[in-house]
Amino acid sequence: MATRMDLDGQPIKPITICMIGAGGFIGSHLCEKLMSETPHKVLALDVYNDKIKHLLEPDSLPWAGRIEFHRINIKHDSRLEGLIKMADLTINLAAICTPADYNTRPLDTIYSNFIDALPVVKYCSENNKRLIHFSTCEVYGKTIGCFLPKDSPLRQDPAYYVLKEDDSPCIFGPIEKQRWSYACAKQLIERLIYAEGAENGLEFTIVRPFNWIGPRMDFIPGIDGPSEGVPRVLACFSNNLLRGEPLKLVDGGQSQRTFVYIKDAIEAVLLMIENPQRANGHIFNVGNPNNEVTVRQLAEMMTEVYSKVSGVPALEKPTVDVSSKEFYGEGYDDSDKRIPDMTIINKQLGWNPKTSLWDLLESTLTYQHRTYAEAIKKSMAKPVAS
Ligand SMILES: NC(=O)c1ccc[n+]([C@@H]2O[C@H](COP(=O)([O-])OP(=O)(O)OC[C@H]3O[C@@H](n4cnc5c(N)ncnc54)[C@H](O)[C@@H]3O)[C@@H](O)[C@H]2O)c1
Ligand SMILES: O=C(O)[C@H]1O[C@H](OP(=O)(O)OP(=O)(O)OC[C@H]2O[C@@H](n3ccc(=O)[nH]c3=O)[C@H](O)[C@@H]2O)[C@H](O)[C@@H](O)[C@@H]1O
Repeated sequence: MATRMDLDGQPIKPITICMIGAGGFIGSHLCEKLMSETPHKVLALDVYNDKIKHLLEPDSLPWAGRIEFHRINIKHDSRLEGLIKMADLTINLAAICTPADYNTRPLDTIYSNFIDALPVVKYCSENNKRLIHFSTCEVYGKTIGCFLPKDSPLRQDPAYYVLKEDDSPCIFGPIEKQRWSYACAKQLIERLIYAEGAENGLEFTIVRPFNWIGPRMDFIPGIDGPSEGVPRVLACFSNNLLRGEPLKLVDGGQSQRTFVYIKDAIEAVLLMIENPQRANGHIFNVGNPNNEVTVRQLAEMMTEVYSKVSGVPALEKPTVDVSSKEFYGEGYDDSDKRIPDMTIINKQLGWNPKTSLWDLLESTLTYQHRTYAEAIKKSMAKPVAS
């Protein structure tokens, strides 16, 4: 492998990374990238490893010896500090991060996103280890613009909706809207990490992902996850399409999101890993401002793309409306619009996303069809036990 250079033309030294939550969606793509394109070593910590099995076995893989899986629940495992000490950099991805859990399991959500992350921050700070912590765009909550009258022309002014790391406020709903338990826990851990940097010199980078999507995201209910489970929207809609059911639009599907392809986003994380001088002390939005749609438009586009890649004609009525109370239960609330400002990541790391929404859906839905269509067919053919 040729020596890799950083953005300032300096050779990059191979490092050891302690990656917590390495077995999840983002972790699996990050491990794949680090193994195939860099000389770095990964200590991969998670309670599951199904999504990185292909990187761990067989022993003859070209990167064997550079990735080591440790089955660890960070809630209670004394090996955590030792593993952080062995590494040069810790990346913390571990979290409960599916909205269906925020209002139905708020305690688990708060513990997972705040309390369980505390020892990780502490061990990094005490042992002078660099930390890249995964937060979320949900820390912005709602836009200022959504409080303006519906017909206000200011709603069209980007100053009222574009989300800026060093400028935008964090606007959450009331406490009884438990949807915000996740965002609030993430905000507090961000503030703690920032304070560790200010008072104790912790070298940190905070990542705020804006709806990263792609293969291996979450699970398909009843196939590789619980039948009653509710994953994030990509997997919900994929599940509906694979089963030939209408896609469920929560409260009319009017909320807006910007989606970025996981492979583009991983490039940004690699730049942070390999350019510490440019990434330390920063909070980065990572998203694709050009890929904005309403959830209804996403459903329509996914229906069209799925029909193209699977050859299965779309339903005559491809969507159905459902209330948030029916879909998520009491205490749900939503972010209205999420457009990331890209100034800081552009300036520090020169990163820009490349993949259009259509292209990323085409490759992702091709993967979903190839991975799940047969299993779904089989499960639907099974007689229901009486
Ligand atoms: N995917 C996105 O677009 C997105 C957006 C915003 C924020 N994030 C943040 O990025 C991080 C990773 O997200 P993801 O999409 O890969 O989620 P994911 O659920 O696929 O991955 C999280 C992983 O952490 C592991 N984990 C959770 N608790 C653990 C514990 N106590 N001990 C050990 N492992 C544990 C899980 O088993 C899982 O494999 C999360 O912090 C999430 O909040 C993701
Ligand atoms: O990905 C992110 O950047 C962050 O946002 C997500 O939150 P959200 O975008 O609200 O979650 P999704 O499940 O992806 O839902 C997106 C939208 O689709 C809607 N939806 C979801 C599922 C469905 O079947 N139908 C439907 O209309 C939701 O109500 C919401 O408005 C999650 O909180 C986190 O994974 C993450 O921190």
